[in-house]
Amino acid sequence: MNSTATLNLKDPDLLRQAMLIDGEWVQADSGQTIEIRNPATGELVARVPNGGETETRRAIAAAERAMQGWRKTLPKERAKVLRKLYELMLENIEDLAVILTAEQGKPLVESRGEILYAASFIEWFGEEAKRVNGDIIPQNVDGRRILVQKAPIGVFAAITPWNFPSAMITRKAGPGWAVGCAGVIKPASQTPLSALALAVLAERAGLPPGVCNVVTGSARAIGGELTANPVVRKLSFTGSTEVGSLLLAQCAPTIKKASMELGGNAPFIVFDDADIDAAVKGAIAAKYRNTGQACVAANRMLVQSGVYDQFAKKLADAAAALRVGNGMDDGVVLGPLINGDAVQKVEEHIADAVEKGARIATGGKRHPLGGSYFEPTVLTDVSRDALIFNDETFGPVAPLFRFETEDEAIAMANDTPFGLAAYVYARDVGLIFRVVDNLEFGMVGVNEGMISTEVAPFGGVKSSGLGREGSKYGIDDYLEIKYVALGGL
Ligand SMILES: NC(=O)C1=CN([C@@H]2O[C@H](COP(=O)(O)OP(=O)(O)OC[C@H]3O[C@@H](n4cnc5c(N)ncnc54)[C@H](OP(=O)(O)O)[C@@H]3O)[C@@H](O)[C@H]2O)C=CC1
Ligand SMILES: O=C(O)CCCC(=O)O
Repeated sequence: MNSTATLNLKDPDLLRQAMLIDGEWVQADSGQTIEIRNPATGELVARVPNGGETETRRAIAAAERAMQGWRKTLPKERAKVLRKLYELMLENIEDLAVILTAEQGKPLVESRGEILYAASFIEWFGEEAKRVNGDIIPQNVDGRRILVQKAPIGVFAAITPWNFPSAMITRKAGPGWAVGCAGVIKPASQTPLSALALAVLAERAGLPPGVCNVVTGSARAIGGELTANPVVRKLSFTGSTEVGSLLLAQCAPTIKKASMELGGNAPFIVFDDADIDAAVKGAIAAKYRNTGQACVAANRMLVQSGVYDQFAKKLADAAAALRVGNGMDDGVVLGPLINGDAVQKVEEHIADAVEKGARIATGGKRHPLGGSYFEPTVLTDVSRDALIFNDETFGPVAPLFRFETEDEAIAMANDTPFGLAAYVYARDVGLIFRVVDNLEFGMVGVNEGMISTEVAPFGGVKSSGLGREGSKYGIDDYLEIKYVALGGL
């Protein structure tokens, strides 16, 4: 099928409009497609197959077959293939970034950053492939040794969101491929092109047919099969808590291992003794990266009363200076929101906060560029019963809440069912440790607004999910432990 896009790619072959199943690039059985539109312009970028249950079943069967050979390869051979994939991602970074910006809207500079981040998981887990060690436990009876071996869990499924269309795939598939699993990837319907481009490179890197399958189309049909099919032994999902909890329930009858990286409601706490300029810089990164569309995005700025006014003024000035526009244009740092629904949610949160007494320090409305562009916004004096305190906005709005004491800050921060990321700005080391110990979150940035890296365990507690991705911990979910009692010695 010819491309409908006018993307200026060095390698146009990376823009695929077909699914990869068992090493074949195919269309949906029905012949139907879904349109991929650029959120910055509304232009049609491409059409991908509208696949469903039967295509997913074939992809799972292909992964099961392919895994038989792949799991037997030496770890260093798998590491070599992943290293090659990492290198190919870097060689093709410009094209991958253009594809990502075209379907997702984030500025090119952020897309390049995401490709580097995505590639880092492939590099990291390729290296970890060689370090999947077992244990020998001292005998409990004479003449026996207890061995602990680790084996690939089986076919994995990865269901990924539109906000990080490349990195969320490699953070899941990287460890799976590294330990010898094969998988089926279902990218978000708004952003399948990055997944398909990655699959092209995975083939070129030498991943055998069937080890990497990508099925695009109906979430319900594909997700239904991925969760019901007993061959799939592991599901890794990133997305909304609502869908995550549904998928967990769907996994229950076949007792699948599941990792869930779900919603957040991150507090960003600024204490009186903090370096305010550093806190503002951190807040800009933690709040406005990807136009606020990240599960680790700062959602509630909790500011101690002694520095409240100063922080509010500096943050509003810095936010107002962020250039909004088409992510393809030089100098743009804030792209459009993903779609009209996202804009509506942002508007609802602002209207509700204002109705409950908040003041708009900057922004507060749709950007003059139109479409799904929104002004970077800072709200002050926001009430704790505002919607925005309880629900992640997923947009470029920083609401400021005032607190007096350390205990009050901790209580406010923890007053949410979510527990993904939290941020703390302070200088007093004693206070920092006390606060970190008391925060019910899986990740805490202390004097850091950007905490994501392949070497650290990413994940949350409470309604933010299950399991950890990245780092040495991220490989465990793709492994089963087998204990062998070796007697007769
Ligand atoms: N934790 C995070 O990183 C993310 C959180 N969110 C939060 O969720 C809100 C809604 O975003 P949204 O994109 O709708 O997130 P979803 O949770 O709906 O989508 C995430 C992924 O799940 C898939 N999916 C959706 N429904 C099902 C289903 N019934 N069975 C199987 N897969 C399914 C989607 O496919 P498809 O695209 O085809 O619908 C997509 O691939 C955001 O505003 C934000 O608050 C969103 C994205 C990421
Ligand atoms: O927001 C998300 O859903 C993905 C996490 C982004 C990150 O790894 O920083």
